[in-house]
Amino acid sequence: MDTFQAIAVIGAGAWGTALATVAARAGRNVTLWARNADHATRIAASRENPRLPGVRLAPEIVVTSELALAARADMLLVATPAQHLRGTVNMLASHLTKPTPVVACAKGIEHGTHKFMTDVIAEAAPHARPAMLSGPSFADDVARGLPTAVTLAAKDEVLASALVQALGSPTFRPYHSTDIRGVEIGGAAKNVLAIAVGIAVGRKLGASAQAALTTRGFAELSRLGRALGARSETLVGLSGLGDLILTCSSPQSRNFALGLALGRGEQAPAGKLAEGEFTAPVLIELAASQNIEMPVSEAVAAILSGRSTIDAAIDGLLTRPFKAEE
Ligand SMILES: NC(=O)C1=CN([C@@H]2O[C@H](COP(=O)(O)OP(=O)(O)OC[C@H]3O[C@@H](n4cnc5c(N)ncnc54)[C@H](OP(=O)(O)O)[C@@H]3O)[C@@H](O)[C@H]2O)C=CC1
Ligand SMILES: O=C(CO)COP(=O)(O)O
Repeated sequence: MDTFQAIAVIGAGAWGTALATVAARAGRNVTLWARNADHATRIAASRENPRLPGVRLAPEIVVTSELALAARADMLLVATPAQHLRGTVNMLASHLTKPTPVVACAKGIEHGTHKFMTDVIAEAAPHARPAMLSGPSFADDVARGLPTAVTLAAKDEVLASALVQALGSPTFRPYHSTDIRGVEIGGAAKNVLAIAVGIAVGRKLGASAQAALTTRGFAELSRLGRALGARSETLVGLSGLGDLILTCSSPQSRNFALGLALGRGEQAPAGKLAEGEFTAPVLIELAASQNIEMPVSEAVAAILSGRSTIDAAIDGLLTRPFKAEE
């Protein structure tokens, strides 16, 4: 079995940095790529990334802004924001000389194309072997070595299992899967739903409403998932229900925190990437193209685009016709 001894993480944000610590803990030779040369030099010298404050990088992690150097690794983890994945993989592709596994670690759906992360990788780097890592895992928890479990999916089960072996450790437990689409849908949709739940909490609608919205959010995530061929065990697994529970219950989530601020009538937290904001419009376009109703996601998209006030969106959800639970 391929051991993928050399791992490169592309994107030195909070998540990329946490994943570099994971790979180092798993005993791999790790390279962390930052797009900005000054940032790379500063992180390399201080052994700390301002995007993940308080976490000390292991001395063996090489930090670079040279993509060609990073691309030599046996396995690549791409942790740039979802809408910038194609641009990043386009740059990477010319440096790939072998069928390297390229693991998407961003959670989202591409604007304009409605493509999921591994489809973007397959198009931008046709020789790569796309995979997807997702699940309930805050960068800060992961980097500090708190116990975390995620799903790592690839089309080929042998590959998925080998990638898990390369990255896993007692405190970071990836479960392998071949249901790439199911994993991608959970990660993308839960961010939008976390904004909705954050709004409800910010509006002080109560713990019962929080549970109801999370559950109905899961119902619509599952409807879309089933329509797109996701397996039900994936939807109720770590990357689906698991990540939804995490992000819909904690202000540590940037998506939940965005909703919380909106619900309280405050400014959105500055400089924090909340992928759900970018995923909401494309998620509802995708759902509409499949004739799938996603009322909670639609309400979030309407609020974010200014097409609805928060109060009108809440009224709209609460006055929908009664129906069978499904
Ligand atoms: N943080 C978390 O807990 C988790 C995050 N994720 C996912 O990981 C992805 C990244 O999130 P996260 O690391 O937290 O975000 P951050 O905002 O912390 O970092 C984003 C990183 O992407 C880089 N970047 C931004 N734009 C581009 C671009 N156009 N080309 C190349 N690189 C770019 C940034 O570079 P620069 O520093 O130069 O601006 C930065 O290094 C998201 O999809 C998120 O949903 C998944 C699980 C957990
Ligand atoms: O994806 C995450 C946890 O699994 C991180 O959530 P946020 O992007 O909302 O902070």
